[in-house]
Amino acid sequence: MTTTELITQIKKKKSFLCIGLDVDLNKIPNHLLQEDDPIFAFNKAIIDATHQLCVAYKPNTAFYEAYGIKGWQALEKTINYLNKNYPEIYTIADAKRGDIGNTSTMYAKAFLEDLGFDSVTVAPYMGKDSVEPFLAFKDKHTILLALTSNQGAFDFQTKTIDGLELYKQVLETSKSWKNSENLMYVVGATKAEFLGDIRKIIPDSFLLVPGVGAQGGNLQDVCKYGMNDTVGLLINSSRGIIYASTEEDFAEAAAKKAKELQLQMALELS
Ligand SMILES: O=c1ccn([C@@H]2O[C@H](COP(=O)(O)O)[C@@H](O)[C@H]2O)c(=O)[nH]1
Repeated sequence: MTTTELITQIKKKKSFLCIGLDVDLNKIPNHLLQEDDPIFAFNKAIIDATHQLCVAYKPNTAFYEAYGIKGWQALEKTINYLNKNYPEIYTIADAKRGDIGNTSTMYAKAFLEDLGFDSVTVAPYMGKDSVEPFLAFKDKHTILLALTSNQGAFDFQTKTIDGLELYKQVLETSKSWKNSENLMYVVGATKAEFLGDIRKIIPDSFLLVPGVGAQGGNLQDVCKYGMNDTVGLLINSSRGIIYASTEEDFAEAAAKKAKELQLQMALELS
């Protein structure tokens, strides 16, 4: 999906919500454990109940890899289901990959070509040659970790090296990489106060912003400092939506939570 198509969906749905599909078999309703593929059954119900309220879904691949071949099959069924039934939805493989060039090429093929995601998250710390293989895919996005939502972000990302914080160096340097128009960046909702500085370096780029909901990030603060002329934000919530109920009404409860966030987003867009 192109950035222009994503912006069209945001305007149409009055939503820049991304729902995280982080499926933990210990947290899903008991009755689903009788299904052949409980992970896919859970995702399908959540997607069917929430697709009108969001513009993107983000499965974090850790939650699938943890279940071996069955988990990977559930991930494949989920992305196929989305691409077939809801092609207007933007899809993010939150895989946080990145390696030497030839290995990155294989990671990029796995997520962007074989599985058919619109985008994949990538760690920047192996540098240009580890990221450019992802950027080579037309109409796909590489979402580079810039300033993450966790406390550990302060261990390295905010440290100053040669007069500039590391996360700012990631933003500045990556702008010069080949096909950098295919870049988006991860900035945690818990780091909203940094968004003003971030927007000075990358005024036009889309940001994937996790950390609203379970991690306590504030949607209004993110919008205040991070929104640009074309919105430029995809705000993610995973646990806060998908585990709203552990009973038979789990999908309805998820839709209710998603609707609450969508209404706040509609206000920000008005
Ligand atoms: O800085 C980051 C980067 C990625 N994530 C991921 O986003 C979701 C957040 O889940 P919640 O349940 O809404 O907290 C999860 O997949 C993280 O691995 C992040 O939180 N922060």
